[in-house]
Amino acid sequence: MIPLIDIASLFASDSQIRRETDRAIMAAAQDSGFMVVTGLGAEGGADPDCRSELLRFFTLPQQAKTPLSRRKFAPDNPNVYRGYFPVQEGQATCKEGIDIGPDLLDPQRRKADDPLREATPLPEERDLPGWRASAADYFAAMEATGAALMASIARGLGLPESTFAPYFEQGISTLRLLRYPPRLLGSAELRDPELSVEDRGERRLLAGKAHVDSGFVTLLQQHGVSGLQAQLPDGSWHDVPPQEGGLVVNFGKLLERWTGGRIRATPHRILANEAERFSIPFFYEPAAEARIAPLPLAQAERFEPFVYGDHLWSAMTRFIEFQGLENLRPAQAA
Ligand SMILES: O=C(O)CCC(=O)C(=O)O
Ligand SMILES: [Fe+2]
Repeated sequence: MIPLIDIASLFASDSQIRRETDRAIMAAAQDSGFMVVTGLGAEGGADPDCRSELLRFFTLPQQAKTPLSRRKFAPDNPNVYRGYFPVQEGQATCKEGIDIGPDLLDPQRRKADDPLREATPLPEERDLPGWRASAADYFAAMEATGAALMASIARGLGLPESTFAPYFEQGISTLRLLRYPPRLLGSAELRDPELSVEDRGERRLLAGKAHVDSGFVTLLQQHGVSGLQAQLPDGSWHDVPPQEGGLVVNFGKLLERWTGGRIRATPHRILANEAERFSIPFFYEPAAEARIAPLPLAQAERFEPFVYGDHLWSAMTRFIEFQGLENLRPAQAA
């Protein structure tokens, strides 16, 4: 089961109910590694108006999206990490979207010689009036929610609650807006084992391959149409349906490693749908300079400390789509 947890108490000071919430979050993090949280408080962000506002991005005509494309899709563009990516036909992962960095909120978080901190190419204000301000508000709300969850996890691990906060200051989180085009469910792709899966006795087309997120904490909203499934420890796949007022929370591989395996990075996948589907993941990430070393946890496996930005860049440039870019960013570890 994917638990539903009200996290309102995390935005207030210590209380019995906050301790119970901490326990529920830790139990979910260790068990399914997936949960749906409600009670986002003043920070908000989990309402349909807010999602519709962000998703106005996809009303832009193609000629307004191409200038925002990553260099891979528009060779004259300067941005390699942030920006728009079009649907790539014939792939199991069938979606278009935009990756937005924290410079949306604070231009000071850019750094000219670091592609991980390049400027996010954003739609012109005249094309989508008010959109940038709404997206910035949403980014800030997700950073606040990510921080509240990490403080809860610190307490749950028996560590000081401020343990993680310094790492995430000046973080390089990513807000991703995704659109999955409608798919014809009767197509020949259904017979291709790369592109489809068995789900409750039925062959279903995939819109997103099974994967675990690479980073720390993912905060995700689906806009009405379902499709997300999580794999529980017994190997079974469970639907994670859209929940009004709720945010799906799951964890990535680096947090799993950082916490000595106490927190699970859970595989998940997306089933295709005849309806167009929108989803809004937010990947809560530390600063590029953050040095991640084993936490003082009993029995946790030791690992070689690493600098987050260096690790991210070297992991990314191993993917075919980023090959040739390795030298754009020298490692910053001392
Ligand atoms: O489309 C979704 O709901 C999830 C997308 C996802 O898992 C990801 O971008 O890592
Ligand atoms: Fe994911």
